Amino acid sequence: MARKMHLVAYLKTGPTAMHAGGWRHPQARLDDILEPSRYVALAKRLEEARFDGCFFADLFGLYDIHGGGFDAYVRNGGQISFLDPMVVLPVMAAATSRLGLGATLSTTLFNPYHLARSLLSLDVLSKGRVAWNIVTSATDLEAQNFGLEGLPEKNARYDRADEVVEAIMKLWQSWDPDAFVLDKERGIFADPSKVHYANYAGEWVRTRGPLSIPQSAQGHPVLMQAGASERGREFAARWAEVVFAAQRGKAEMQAFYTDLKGRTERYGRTARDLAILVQTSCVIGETDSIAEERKAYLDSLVIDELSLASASSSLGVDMTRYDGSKPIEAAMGNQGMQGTADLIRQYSSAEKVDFRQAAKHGTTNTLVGSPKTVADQLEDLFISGACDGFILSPLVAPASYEEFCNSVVPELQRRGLFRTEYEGRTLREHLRS
Ligand SMILES: Cc1cc2nc3c(=O)[nH]c(=O)nc-3n(C[C@H](O)[C@H](O)[C@H](O)COP(=O)(O)O)c2cc1C
Repeated sequence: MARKMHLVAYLKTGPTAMHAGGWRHPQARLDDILEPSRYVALAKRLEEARFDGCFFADLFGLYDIHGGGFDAYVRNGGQISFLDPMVVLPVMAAATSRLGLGATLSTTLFNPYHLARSLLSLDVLSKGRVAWNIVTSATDLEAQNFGLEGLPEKNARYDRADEVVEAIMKLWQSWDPDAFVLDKERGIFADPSKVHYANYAGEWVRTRGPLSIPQSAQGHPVLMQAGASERGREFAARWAEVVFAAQRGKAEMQAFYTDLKGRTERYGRTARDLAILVQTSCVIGETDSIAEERKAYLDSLVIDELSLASASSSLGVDMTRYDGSKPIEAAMGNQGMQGTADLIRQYSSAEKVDFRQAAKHGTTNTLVGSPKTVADQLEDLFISGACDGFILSPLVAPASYEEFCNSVVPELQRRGLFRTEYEGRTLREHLRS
């Protein structure tokens, strides 16, 4: 059977996503961002297009790094989570039956027992369709919302994350799949010999268990991750079933792909256990030139201050004060996302502009063209060892999803590159088919 690509949609509980001005576009809907109907309609449309799943990117706070406050971010419409995705996802689950549903939750800030409990509950209720986007968190402001002075050192965060996931995996196996007996006549509800303590004791994490929740249709939620640092890649190689990659050019994507897949073996896994999906945005038009015009119009809506504020947020560096005299990593310290730093650097060397100018440009891979042109580019990346599929990040929400589902998905299906029907029921089955 020919290899099929995987498609996952990047969502926010708000109007904005990857474009610093996309919310100003006439097709951007702002009236329903706090309405369940927005998220239900999106989920249904993505399921109709046979997407593997969708997930909410998230932040546990309001970015106030740029210029030392949240003014630039709030005034200009930065990426803000206006609702807790864990409250929105069940609504989407109830309206769909196949689409994968992901939440971003932090191993640094959240208690492992609580994480295990809420994620597995949703996985059971959705019949095995949940993904956990595991983050270690990248800002002090979030740490301060949870009573810490700042983030622990980056490698230590990943060490803790390993323990959190080890503990959670044990909690998720508290009940054997055949533990329920439900025999009214004999008066046996469940078999206690098939329920187990976790008894996990690590350096940072301790939890006893058992969790009072049985395994789900897919056993437990799918693990997803987006860290790009050396330690982040090791973590991904050990645990991740989906990696959200942010690399710019084909050569960089191929290098990342080969590197990460090559790391899986030492954790007793194979390259096939991990799907690497590249962040991609599209501007689509009936012809290439119409698409170019649309892109130009969209870019005319960019709010420069927000472009730079978004970079400040992702890097954990106030870019109003960064003069480029030291490497960005030195300015990032404990904060920030390596993937964003890599992307900006890749743009800076490709376009021969300095880091600050590159940061202003934004960090999204954007494909522009007719559905055929966009499909050609996706196909090329997919067949040339650059990725296993894509994380579609909207520039204008929800119009970007709508256009992609209406025009590019059928083109990919015609080429035999993407499923026309779901073969399985659970998210893990979608990812393995
Ligand atoms: C493309 C991309 C998307 C990410 N999305 C989120 C997110 O929504 N929420 C979050 O807390 N962290 C997010 N992260 C941060 C990573 O999960 C990770 O915690 C961070 O990048 C630090 O690890 P690293 O230095 O290994 O990259 C994202 C990172 C990348 C590269």
